[in-house]
Amino acid sequence: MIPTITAFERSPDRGQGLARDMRVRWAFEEVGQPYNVRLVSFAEMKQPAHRALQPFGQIPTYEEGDLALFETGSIVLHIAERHAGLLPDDPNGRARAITWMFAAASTVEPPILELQTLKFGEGDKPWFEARLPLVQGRIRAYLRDLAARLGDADWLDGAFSAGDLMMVHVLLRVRPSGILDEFATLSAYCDRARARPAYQRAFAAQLALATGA
Ligand SMILES: N[C@@H](CCC(=O)N[C@@H](CSCc1ccc([N+](=O)[O-])cc1)C(=O)NCC(=O)O)C(=O)O
Repeated sequence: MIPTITAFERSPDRGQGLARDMRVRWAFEEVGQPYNVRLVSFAEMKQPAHRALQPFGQIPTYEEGDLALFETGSIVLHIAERHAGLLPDDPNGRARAITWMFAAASTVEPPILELQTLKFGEGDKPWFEARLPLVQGRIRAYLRDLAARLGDADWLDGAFSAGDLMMVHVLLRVRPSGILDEFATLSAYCDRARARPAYQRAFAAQLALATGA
């Protein structure tokens, strides 16, 4: 059965691949699993029918038969557990790759989301000027640690994994701020990932939607 995911009918990122359906598209492409996409408007996302799939009224969701999932990390893990290509076979390597998925979503991503919230939602707030450097500093600290851990390796732990997929997509979210380019190791890491044919296919698919191709 071919799974169906949901994505923005009109992505606010205008096809830059920053919305989180990109992670799921990329995972499907890495394992060679065809998928369908159901586009939802902002209004539809907040309706009961969509909230039955995603209680917070967001995308993406994943449906396959009588299974419905939300949360990109969980969806990517679900795909990775059922197809080769995103998690190593050895149990310890698998556990470490999943650790990197959590590190991306639970450690590195939160301050990056804070920066987005500040910049795109709190520019007029009295705390903006004082808080911006604090949040930028927190992001830089995590990126410094991540760059040190990655060193001159291609991927975070041996072969490319779902941990790299999640981490790279988190890092690409902060690329427009310019902070990623302060870390040559991480910028090269993301470029390596973006050069992957699976990433390119996933990116082209979401871009086609944004440009109405
Ligand atoms: N933790 C959840 C978060 C899901 C989420 O944040 N979804 C966003 C889209 S991806 C986040 C996103 C949005 C826009 C851009 N952009 O660049 O324009 C990038 C990423 C959403 O539906 N937002 C609508 C809403 O909350 O009402 C997950 O990982 O699935």
